[in-house]
Amino acid sequence: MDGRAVAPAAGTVLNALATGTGSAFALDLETTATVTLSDDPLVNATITDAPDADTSLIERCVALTLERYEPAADLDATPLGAQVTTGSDVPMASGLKSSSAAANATVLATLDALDIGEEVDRLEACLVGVEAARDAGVTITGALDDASASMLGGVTVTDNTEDRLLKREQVDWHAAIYTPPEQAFSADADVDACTRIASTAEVVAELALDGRYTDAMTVNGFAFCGALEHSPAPMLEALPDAAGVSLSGTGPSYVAVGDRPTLETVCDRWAERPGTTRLVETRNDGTQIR
Ligand SMILES: Nc1ncnc2c1ncn2[C@@H]1O[C@H](COP(=O)(O)OP(=O)(O)OP(=O)(O)O)[C@@H](O)[C@H]1O
Ligand SMILES: O=C(O)C1=C[C@@H](O)[C@@H](O)[C@H](O)C1
Repeated sequence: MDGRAVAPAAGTVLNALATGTGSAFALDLETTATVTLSDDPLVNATITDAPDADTSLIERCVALTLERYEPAADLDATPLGAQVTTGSDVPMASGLKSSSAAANATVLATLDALDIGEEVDRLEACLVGVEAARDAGVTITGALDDASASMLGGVTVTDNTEDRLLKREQVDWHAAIYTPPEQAFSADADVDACTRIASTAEVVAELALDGRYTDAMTVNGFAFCGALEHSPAPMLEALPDAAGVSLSGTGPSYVAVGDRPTLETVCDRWAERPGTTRLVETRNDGTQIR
């Protein structure tokens, strides 16, 4: 009756706030969820190292997963509730899809606790997390772009309006990440400003669907820095050396991709700024039961 799963963070190719079409890729920063089922009819949640953070997303993930899948599980006793605990390397509300990683890890850990983790289709499990994120009010579009990249690995392109996966491809990039020392919750983003750049977002979507992800992310970055009032200066510090660079999600993080020596130079420039700089690889394996 115990389950455990690990989900990666993600970076942005196209922010879906302008048109509903989005694109993201998995990054090697992880969130772990452990779930212990119980006969106590409550879901108790703990976020390690963030005792004041909002636990409604992971509570809803456990509740929805139990509601949908418990009837298919072959357990001796019917669990009524659970204890869920997450621990994470992904900074919260920083544009690196902490919410998608927490949701995916929690849904798969709950399925693992029900002992049906390998039987449920990964995209179906991902959609449970998207539904929970909508219910918890932590997303604007449902963020299937971020959630699918974290669940399936690689880069994905999605239509978040219809919850459809349009494309998935494996990528092997290195990624430099700069995270300024503030938070930006997706639910607080200026959606009206984003919809004003819809025609630019359509061009970014065409580039991404054509496999030109790095060009797509750079165009996305300049457009969304404008709409969401984040500085384009960290992007200019990464160019022209990086293959692509963007504001990630609703910020404040920036992610650049390319080869490792080039990105080491980008990290050296970003390290002059306040905040945290990381150099990681992309991930093609997505969320795993472990
Ligand atoms: N480790 C975690 N454990 C449990 N819940 C988490 C965790 N990390 C994030 N969350 C939930 O996600 C919310 C933050 O979601 P938000 O979409 O603003 O951040 P993000 O996913 O990091 O940002 P972005 O979508 O721009 O990448 C938190 O308030 C919390 O409810
Ligand atoms: O809340 C949302 O719907 C989103 C938030 C950001 O991560 C975006 O990058 C994503 O495309 C959509």
